[in-house]
Amino acid sequence: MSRVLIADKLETAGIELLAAAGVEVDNRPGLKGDELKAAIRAADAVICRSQPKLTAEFFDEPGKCRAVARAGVGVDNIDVPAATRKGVVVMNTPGGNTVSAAEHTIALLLALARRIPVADATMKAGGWDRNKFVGTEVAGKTLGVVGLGRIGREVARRAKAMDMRVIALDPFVTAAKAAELGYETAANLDEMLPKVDFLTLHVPLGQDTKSLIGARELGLMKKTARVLNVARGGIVDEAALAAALAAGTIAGAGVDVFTAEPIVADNPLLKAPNIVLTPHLGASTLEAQENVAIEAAQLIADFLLKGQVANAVNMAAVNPAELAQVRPYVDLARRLGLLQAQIAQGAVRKASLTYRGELAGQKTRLLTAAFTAGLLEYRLSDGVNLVNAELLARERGIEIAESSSPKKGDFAALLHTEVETEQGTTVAAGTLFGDQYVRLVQLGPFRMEGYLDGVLLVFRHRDVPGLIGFVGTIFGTHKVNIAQMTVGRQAPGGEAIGILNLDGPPPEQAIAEVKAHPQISAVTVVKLPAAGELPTWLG
Ligand SMILES: NC(=O)C1=CN([C@@H]2O[C@H](COP(=O)(O)OP(=O)(O)OC[C@H]3O[C@@H](n4cnc5c(N)ncnc54)[C@H](O)[C@@H]3O)[C@@H](O)[C@H]2O)C=CC1
Ligand SMILES: O=C(O)CCC(=O)C(=O)O
Repeated sequence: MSRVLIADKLETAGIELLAAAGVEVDNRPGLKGDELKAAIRAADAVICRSQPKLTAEFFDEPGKCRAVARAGVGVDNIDVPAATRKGVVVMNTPGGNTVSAAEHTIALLLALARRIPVADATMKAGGWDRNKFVGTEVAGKTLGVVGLGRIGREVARRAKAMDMRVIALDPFVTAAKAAELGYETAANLDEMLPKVDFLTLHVPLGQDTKSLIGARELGLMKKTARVLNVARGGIVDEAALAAALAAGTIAGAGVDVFTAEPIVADNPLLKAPNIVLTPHLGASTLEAQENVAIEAAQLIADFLLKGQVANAVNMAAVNPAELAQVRPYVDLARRLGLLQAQIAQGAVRKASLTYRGELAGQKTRLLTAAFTAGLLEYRLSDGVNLVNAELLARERGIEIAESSSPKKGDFAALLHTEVETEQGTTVAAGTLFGDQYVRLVQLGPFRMEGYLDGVLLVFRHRDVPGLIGFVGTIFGTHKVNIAQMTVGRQAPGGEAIGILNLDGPPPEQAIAEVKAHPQISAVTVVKLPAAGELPTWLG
């Protein structure tokens, strides 16, 4: 039975979904340090929100754990590269809390504009002051939206409904698209900031967006402007914002997210004037929490029970129907990778894959990942799989290139691979016969019809009479059965290649005897999985 660790507070609807799917639930929110590590290792998958910081050390030895689902959007509390390196899929649930985060932004905007929190606190302390808390209308004011993704769009739409003018900034939103939605655009922050009365940020936290709004940017804004951050702590520099509020060069701020959460006592925002703070409540509605809990639980159940991958931030989506359709080709691609790893001499620099005929329209990224996994798994001790193969190749300086050509040649579908090393280039191409039988149809310049399973003895030779009999006799003498045999040649009497599929590993002595033949120039033993034997990540 698969086991799922719930490492954060999760709505019961998600937990019930997992239990109903027949998954064992280890519901222990709040675990930390070694306890959390042990619980992750013992689970097949983990569900979390933003609380646990799943840093690289949690993925050093992930044990059984193959997937993490974030019940929410931001995955900045998960070291995704570290998870990827260990082959752990990281998925999130974008969309489930979009409306809640947008509504919370609007709530902060209005609370700031009308000074509601401070008026409320004053009244509860016995005061009644109708002059001190004069606010500002938002209608007719300009809202700058940085990041016009899911949440940014919902905020902008609501702002428009309140008659605000919206200026958007997002590298993926063209001026034409923004105009269609009724918004203006700015070329960059410097152009936008002097124009806005309210600024709201809806970008993920990353290297480009850390301290996106610092002292210089705040200095470009009107003294009457207000800043909202419902995205991530650190996108607005906390010390710079606190200083600008204290100096009165910014009129107000609404902040939901902080560099350290829970907020630390010396966070300068706690003492800043004209600021409304909420403890990361953007997604804290019944609706959002139910949505993300159900979505995260469904993602994990589908992953564990059906092999489906959706919403992954570190691999291409795979659904069971698509996987079933391409599974034999994924198997072919991995076997070609394993073959190339054993015949290529020297350090691999580049692998180029060409998908021909019907394969051109398939999930080629998946097949390329499978080929790369085969190419690497022969040499790497770490578990290589579809998730981490391309990253592991990149880390080793191996370039992986793919191209497609729908033109059919001799085969309806063909996967042609070339591996370039410091010593030369090796070519291997394969196809499926009858949509399921994996076949090698080209090795180097030679055409053939070979099997890609078990132990292969590959020998380069001159095409002379009696040579095949010579090799056959050697293996007969050493009591190694030959299951299959194929020969490829360019012209009679010229250079040729032979491949024997042996029922077991050939003894060293037999190989030495084969090599001794004057017309045999090279012998390589290649070990491949048995026919139908799939890696765990494909089984
Ligand atoms: N406070 C809370 O409880 C919540 C916070 N969030 C935060 O909100 C963020 C945004 O969420 P979504 O809208 O769902 O993400 P999204 O991926 O739909 O949108 C992000 C947008 O930011 C844009 N972007 C990235 N870098 C940019 C830059 N330097 N300048 C301008 N635009 C840039 C992207 O092109 C994209 O359109 C999440 O990453 C998460 O950190 C999300 C949900 C709840
Ligand atoms: O889980 C939460 O409450 C936080 C939501 C959030 O920040 C996100 O989805 O990125």
